[in-house]
Amino acid sequence: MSAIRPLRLAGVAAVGATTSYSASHYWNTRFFHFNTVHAEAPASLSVDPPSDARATLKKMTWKGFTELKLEKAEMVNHNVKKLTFALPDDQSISGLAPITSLLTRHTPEGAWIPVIRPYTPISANDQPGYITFMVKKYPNGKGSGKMHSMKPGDSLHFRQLHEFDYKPNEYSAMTFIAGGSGITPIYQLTRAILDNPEDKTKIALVYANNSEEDILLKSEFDTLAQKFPDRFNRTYIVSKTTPENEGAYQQGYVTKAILSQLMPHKLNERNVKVLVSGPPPMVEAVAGAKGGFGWTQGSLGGILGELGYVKDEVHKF
Ligand SMILES: Cc1cc2nc3c(=O)[nH]c(=O)nc-3n(C[C@H](O)[C@H](O)[C@H](O)COP(=O)(O)OP(=O)(O)OC[C@H]3O[C@@H](n4cnc5c(N)ncnc54)[C@H](O)[C@@H]3O)c2cc1C
Repeated sequence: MSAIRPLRLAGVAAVGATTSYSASHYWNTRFFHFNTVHAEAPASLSVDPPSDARATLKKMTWKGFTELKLEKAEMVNHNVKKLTFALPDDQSISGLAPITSLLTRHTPEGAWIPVIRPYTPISANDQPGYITFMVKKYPNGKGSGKMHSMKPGDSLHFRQLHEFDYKPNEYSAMTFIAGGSGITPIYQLTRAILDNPEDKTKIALVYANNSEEDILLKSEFDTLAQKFPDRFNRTYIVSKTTPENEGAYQQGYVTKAILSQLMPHKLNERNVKVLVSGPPPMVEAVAGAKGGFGWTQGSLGGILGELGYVKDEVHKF
């Protein structure tokens, strides 16, 4: 992080706002309802400042919308950018409890209504001084377009949105089924689980993308799989392979055959939970459609329904 430190621009302001939003839990989100946001967040993820520096770390309060300045933006692939925003100072940490996203808010020029979209930080929640996102740009996307257009020094307003409560060892095994940029909440929780030496939860990740180039955070997941071979395994599914990478990935889409082969056997585990995060068509095929325009979980269907999972065992983003 030291490389980007000189770019830090002071100035983070808590912007008064009395309402908070809960996403429709619909990946293609344009709908929000008002709700109470969870404020407590343990600072438990990995980072290694010296212990005297750690003692001075300050957890962000995230009251109302908070303005943060962009420090650094870099292209990750043809349509994804990694965006790093400065926290108020070098001792600040986000302190977000997994899984928490941040709602961004901006009002486009000439518009009356602000655009509000959730994005999920991929930096550790006790990373001092900054917070990082990975954002995929959609054609004419209002939120993703804004994020991609930002230059270092530009600012944006953020407010926390707690998406899923997780307690260490609550489940003996978890399966994460993700598509495209739906991987970001999954990465946040994977890090939180594996970085906690007290947490024994086993994780199977099934991550689907159009092409090899679209696989986000691959080297991070590969490193975790090497470091935790007994607790974390990952499978990448790619719909379009090339002659060069044919055979390196499961080819096609998320299917019943692939999931029944890759998911831990339910009967061998005490307590399982499956998280499904991705574009609505993928979520629907895997777990059935969400209800209430994406505001509710809806009934369980799709492949997981056919495999005998019950509603309580599955959470759809
Ligand atoms: C809890 C949560 C966390 C999220 N975290 C991230 C994150 O970390 N990184 C990230 O990149 N995104 C993330 N998203 C998705 C993000 O919030 C926006 O939905 C996405 O950026 C599109 O918004 P937009 O304003 O750019 O597009 P819009 O202006 O809403 O739509 C523009 C066009 O793109 C299409 N479109 C929009 N979303 C999708 C989609 N998912 N699949 C296919 N077509 C689509 C629309 O149908 C429309 O035609 C998250 C969503 C949720 C619910």
